Formats: sequence, structure tokens, C-alpha cells
Amino acid sequence: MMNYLIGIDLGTSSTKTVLFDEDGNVIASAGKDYPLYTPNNGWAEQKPEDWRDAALETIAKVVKESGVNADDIKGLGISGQMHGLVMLDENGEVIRPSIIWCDQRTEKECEEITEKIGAERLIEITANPALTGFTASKILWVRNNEPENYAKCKHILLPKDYVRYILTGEFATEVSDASGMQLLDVPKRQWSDEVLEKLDIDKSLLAKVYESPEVTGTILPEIAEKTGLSTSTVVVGGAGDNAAAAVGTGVVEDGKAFTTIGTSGVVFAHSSKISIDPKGRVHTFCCAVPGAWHVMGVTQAAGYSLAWYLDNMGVGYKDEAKEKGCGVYDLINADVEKTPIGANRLIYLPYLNGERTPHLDPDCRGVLFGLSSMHTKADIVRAVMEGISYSLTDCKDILSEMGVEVNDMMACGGGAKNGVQRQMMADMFGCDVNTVTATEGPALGVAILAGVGAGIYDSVENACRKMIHKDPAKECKTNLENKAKYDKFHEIYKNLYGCLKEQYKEIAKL
Ligand SMILES: Nc1ncnc2c1ncn2[C@@H]1O[C@H](COP(=O)(O)OP(=O)(O)O)[C@@H](O)[C@H]1O
Ligand SMILES: O=C(CO)[C@@H](O)[C@H](O)COP(=O)(O)O
Repeated sequence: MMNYLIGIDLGTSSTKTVLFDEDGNVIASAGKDYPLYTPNNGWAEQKPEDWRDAALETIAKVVKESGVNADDIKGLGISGQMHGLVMLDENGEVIRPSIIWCDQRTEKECEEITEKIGAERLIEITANPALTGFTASKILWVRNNEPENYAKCKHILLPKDYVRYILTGEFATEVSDASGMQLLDVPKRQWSDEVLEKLDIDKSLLAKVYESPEVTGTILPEIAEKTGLSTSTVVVGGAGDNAAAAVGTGVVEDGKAFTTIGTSGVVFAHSSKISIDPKGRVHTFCCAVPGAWHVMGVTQAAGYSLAWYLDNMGVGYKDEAKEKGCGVYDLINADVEKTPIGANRLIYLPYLNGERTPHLDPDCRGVLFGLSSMHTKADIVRAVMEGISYSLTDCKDILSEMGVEVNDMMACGGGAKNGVQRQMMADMFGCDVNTVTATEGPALGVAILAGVGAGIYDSVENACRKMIHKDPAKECKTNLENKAKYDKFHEIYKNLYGCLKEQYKEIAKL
């Protein structure tokens, strides 16, 4: 008899739900988009109710479309955008929109955290410096600015853990996502009493912490009714989207790494020993493999740069695609391929939402440097794609500088579906870039974890061997001649931030 597993990926642009068989084949998939609200420059919010509705709708769709018997769906895993703050009242109702990972409003609260805990001690416990993107500073912001909402708050959850609460009624989280709250003792994999005490956050607000493959509950009867799931399907801890993508691309042992282009972009390397960048430019978090960690660099606006360009400057592409009845990315790729490396001396800095790696600067913003009257939309779109890839190369270079071994690079996420973008990364990274047949890395990753939790597999590593299939047709071999060309532009790209750093601070004051 064949067993089935469901993986849900609660992304920033949409929720993607995939039903796999136990061999990792996609049986059915469904997605649903939702908006991102930017009520102020540097702010970013989403509605948890949109995530709830998208999860329920897409689960119901895949169960129905697959025609699979609900009792054969043995496990479900949820992965999601990290760091977002969901606050619930005593009745489990959402108090305010979620302040999500790319929101930059909490610079003051980060100073408060560093002052109360001490910069060195904070890194010792949470493995990271205070960052605007992380949840702790968002909690303090609500306490400082909306005391009435803070007073009502009885439960603090991460985005995917809110969906778990809807499905199972349980308040639970797991180590990989909890690492991004800045309240977890990352070396010990448990809430830090010291951090909670110093920040005066009541531990009872936080959910119980599990390892990623552990079972956290089963489906509530009313949810089974709505979605077609069975009440016997187990829901495992799951993982933050990047830790989940690691499992979904087989990055579960030392030497393995992947890059993802979603709304954000990440270069992630597995590490069986905890390894921390003393300068805090990359994050160290618990990974979804029990007892292991990972190091990752983050580009705040990777896929988002392209999406923003298409919505605001490159609207012509969308119109042309409609007229010709072709895909917008086909038009973009054709333009990118006819433009030389360096986009005719045009460089894009992707700092639309501030930046984490390598600058840790909430005030920096995007730049198109070198604009000339000869440039066309083809040059601009190539510059945007190159800027995203330079930023990911910065992430990879810091991992090398830290001595984190990378022998094998995988790619996943919306942007990595694009062969032109993957080739660009292979050329800039100076290593081959591979991908797997299931394009939804995080959804497959948490389905694999669900397979372990449901007892179908005895370890994450063994489940990966069975459920992941590399896609040799999509391998991108590095071209070192191209790398040499990119390196020259990358050098100028890197210098530009230094030239602008003080001016970013000045304009932020206006
Ligand atoms: N074919 C493509 N080529 C390049 N970029 C793409 C392509 N398809 C999607 N994207 C980018 O991928 C992003 C969405 O990726 P996804 O992994 O779904 O993100 P998220 O998990 O943040 O919702 C979008 O911002 C878009 O710019
Ligand atoms: O903030 C981080 C990781 O630290 C992001 O990776 C978010 O988790 C959002 O992911 P996407 O929606 O871009 O996949």
C-alpha cells in the first residue's frame, strides 16, 4: 500500500501545498497568493487570516484533486516564512496584522535588546546579533507602541505555527523557526530563560519547542471536515522555510549547501557543529536535522527585486506577455540573454528592504548605478538579475571566509526555476548548481519530515535518499570565463555600498 504526505509552504507571496507519495513524487499541488502591506516606508505586514484561508483552501484542493484516501495521508508538515510575529488573544483570535520578516521598523528595539543583554552574551545565547528582521524586536515594538495590543496578547506564534494551531489546536513550534525569534538558546535548542527574563517576556506566551520531525498533534475534527483530511494524520514540527528547503534539496550533511530565490534570497550550508560569524553577517540557526545547525546569508529582496521591477518599472513586459500569450519570464530571459555580462555597465543594488548579509543595515535602499541614455529595459532587467546574484555571491563568500565547507550547491525557490538565473549564479559562484525534480523545495522538505514523524522513515537522511531525485537535465555548469567577467563588476558592486553608507543614514533622517 502506498502512503502519502502533505507539505505546506507558507511563503511571502503565496502558500504552496503539495501532496507527495512516499517516494517523493508530486501527486497534486495548489497555490494561493495574498497581499503584502507596506503601510510605511520600511514596514511590512500580512494578515494571518490570509495564511489560514490559503492553507485550508490549498489542502482541500490537493486532497480532492489527488483522489487519495484520506487515511492514507499519514503525515503533514508546514514550513513558512520565518520571524513574523503573530499575536493571539485569550480566545485564539488574531490581535493585529503580523509584522513580518522584512519589516525594518525596530531599530530602536534592537538597541534596547543589545543594551539589556549585552552584545557578546546575546550572540553566545542566540547565535546572532539583534536584528530588525527577528521576532524579539517586533514583540518589543508592539509593547512600546501598542501597549493595549500587548496587554491582550496571550500567545505568540510564528506564521507557520499559527497555521498549525488552526489545523491541530496546539500551540507548538520547532527549533529551526524558533531560532529566528532571538529568544531561543540556539546551542541548547530550548527557550532561553536569561533572554526572556532580561527582556521581561513571559515564557507562557511562547509555544512548546519540538525538534522538526517530531509529532506535534493531529488534525482537528472540524478541519478534517473542511479539508477532507483524516483526524489520524499527524502534523510534525516542520521547519522554517530555509531549513525546510535544505531537507527538500538533500542538504542534510556537511559540505552540502543550497541557494534559494523566493521573495528573499538565501545561501545556506549545513553544519554538524555550531559555527557563528563573529561579525553577525550571516545567521546561525538550529536546522531540521535533530542535533545539527546551519549557517545562512540572507538577501532581503531577491525575487522581490524582480517582482518589484515588473510591477513598477518593467510593466511593458507584462503587457507584451499578455499580447503575445507567452510567459513574462520568457520575454525577460530573451532580453537578458541578448545583453552582455555587466548589462552595458549598469549595476543594481537590491537593497529595496534594507539588507542583512553582508551589511546588516535597515536604512540602505536600492540603486541603479551607471544609468545612461543608451540603456533599455533589457539592460535594466539584466542588471536587476545580476544584482540579486551578486548579493547571493556575497553570502556564499562569507561562508567560505568562515571556513564552512561547500562542495555541492543546489538551487530552489521561485527564482531558481529560471535557467538563466541559475546559470548566472553558477558562473558567479564558480561552482556547478544543481536542482531537484520537485520544484517546491520547502514543501518537499516538510513532507519528508512528516514521513519521519509518521514512522515511514527512520531518519531525515534516509528519507531524503528515498524521496529526493536530482534533475540532471537542469544542471548548470560553471563557466570560469564568465566568472572573470562578472568578478570585475562585482568588485564595483561591493564598493558602491561603502560610498553610499553615510548618505543612506542621512536620507533616512528626512
Ligand atoms: N521563472 C522565474 N524567473 C525568475 N524569477 C521568478 C520566476 N518565477 C518566480 N520568480 C520569482 O520568485 C519569487 C517567488 O518565489 P517563491 O519561492 O514562490 O517565494 P515565496 O516563498 O517568498 O512566496 C517572486 O518574487 C518572483 O520574482
Ligand atoms: O527572513 C528570512 C530568513 O531569515 C526569509 O527567508 C523569510 O523566511 C522569507 O522567506 P521567503 O518568503 O522569501 O521564502
